[in-house]
Amino acid sequence: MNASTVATNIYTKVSESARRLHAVDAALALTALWAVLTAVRAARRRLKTTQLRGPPNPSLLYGVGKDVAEATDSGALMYEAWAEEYGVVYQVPATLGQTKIVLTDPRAIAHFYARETWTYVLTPLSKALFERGFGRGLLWSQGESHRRQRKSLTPAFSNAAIRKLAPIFYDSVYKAKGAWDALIEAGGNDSAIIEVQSWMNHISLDSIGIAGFSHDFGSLDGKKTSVTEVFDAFGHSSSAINVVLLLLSQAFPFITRIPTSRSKLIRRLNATIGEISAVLLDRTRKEKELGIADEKGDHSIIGLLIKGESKDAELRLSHEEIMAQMKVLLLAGYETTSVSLTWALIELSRNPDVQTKLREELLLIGGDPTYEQLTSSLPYLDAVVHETLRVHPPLQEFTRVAAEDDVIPLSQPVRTKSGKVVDHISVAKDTLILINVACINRSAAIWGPDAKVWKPERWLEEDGIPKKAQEVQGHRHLLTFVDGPRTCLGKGFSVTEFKTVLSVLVKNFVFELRDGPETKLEIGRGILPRPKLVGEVGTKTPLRVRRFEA
Ligand code: HEM
Repeated sequence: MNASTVATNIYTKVSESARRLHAVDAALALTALWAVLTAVRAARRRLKTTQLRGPPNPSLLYGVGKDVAEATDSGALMYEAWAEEYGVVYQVPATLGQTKIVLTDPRAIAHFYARETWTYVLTPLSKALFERGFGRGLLWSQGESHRRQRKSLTPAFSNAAIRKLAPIFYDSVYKAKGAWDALIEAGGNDSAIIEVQSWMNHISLDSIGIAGFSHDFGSLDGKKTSVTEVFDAFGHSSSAINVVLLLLSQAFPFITRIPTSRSKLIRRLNATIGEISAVLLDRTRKEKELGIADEKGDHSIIGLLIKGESKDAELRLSHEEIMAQMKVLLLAGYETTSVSLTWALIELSRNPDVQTKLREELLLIGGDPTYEQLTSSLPYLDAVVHETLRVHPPLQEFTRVAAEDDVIPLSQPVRTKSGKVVDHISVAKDTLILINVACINRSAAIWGPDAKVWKPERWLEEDGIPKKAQEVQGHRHLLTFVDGPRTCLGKGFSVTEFKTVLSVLVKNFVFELRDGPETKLEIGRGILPRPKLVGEVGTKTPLRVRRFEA
């Protein structure tokens, strides 16, 4: 090796070390900057946000998040007990020293929802999860983009549109009825044990497939679909390790990028939805161009969306946009409706008198109720449906972050940490706000002493809905569909489906808990909390189903 090679080598090594040092220095500088910015933001938040009282921190790592998640359905009771102790708004410790402000006051909640998607927006974690799993559709968007997307979808959810979709719900539930009749027949008795939850999944999936985008998933005919696999896989994320990862990703959203078996399933879901949407897009645009009569054409939600699009190329929906909205419909509409139907069958089994009274109301109508009768001529059915939605809201908790400073008014004063009594609170930009829907829907302070009891009669009694509950804004004073710009677009759709399915099932079958009144239930997991019989694997809800003979 000559002197010049040695000199070159030394030079290369020195400059490599210098580059490495530069990289390390840059990383250290960035980390320090991040730490300073985080500390400044936290200090600003503390200074500008009313310091509220609240429970002590059980864990530096998770705050109260892990305890609430592990308590499943009883999480709502924890929030209610804290409201009794600390007032209608209070703060709870969250992941890695963060704090969330919990709202349980109807006025504060109404103020919050009026500003959803603008002042109160998705947390970086929710946004990342929605985008990765389900695309840049309605659930992911906020502000102006949300308003634009929602405006384009709204006509497809009008009463007239849903009226046309009602026969689809009847088709689905009659398929289930036929299969149940066969099961009972095969057993040679007048009854059979039927795992109703999976049937409610099938009804709900096939209905949203056909009504949402003219695709028959065929799950009621026994077909396996990648959609249900993905949803089940999401559900199994509630193992201890996944709860921990989910809680930690609230502070570090990059954790959601770690590849898992679920990312593979999401790719499959995307492929399936991609194929379905390509067919739908092609067929519906052709129908539109050929001017095929409206009565014969596609009435599905996405079909109407495509037909309503402008000829202007810039305003035409891209394949990606169509796919994103289809996935939104699946995510928003499939499991929610299925869980609600399952709870209704459980509550009717627990309350045979209510079941009999409901059946009597349905039998008085004669044949199957029309859309108009479902909407306004069956008050007891309406009460059963809304009581189920009140006591068992499928979506239980929402966290949002303030995108700007705000002042939230209260309907009753609270005492702050410093002992001051205030009738409004200040929240600084970046403050986390939490609303637990189940807590509000079942709060004794709002719904009275029997708030936890499933009692459809309350919807029919003159003073069944207490004054405080009437202050809650939202569909029928419930937060089940939340409120404001993001209020469930599909509530008319889902209530109609709920009523159609229940009307056929209750008219034709009698439901009983499998092991009699002592049957024990607990909460299992799909993507959402789901009821299950204690001891069953997965979220199984077997009920005894008897044919009803008049
Ligand atoms: C019992 C059944 C249902 C319940 C309890 C329910 C509840 C909700 C809730 C709480 C939201 C707000 C989500 C958020 O803020 O992140 C929502 C949004 C939404 N739901 Fe539902 N939903 C149900 C059924 C359906 C069905 C069947 C469909 C469609 C056919 C649907 C379509 C939507 C859509 C499109 C949104 C997004 C609205 C927006 O962001 O503007 N939902 N739903």
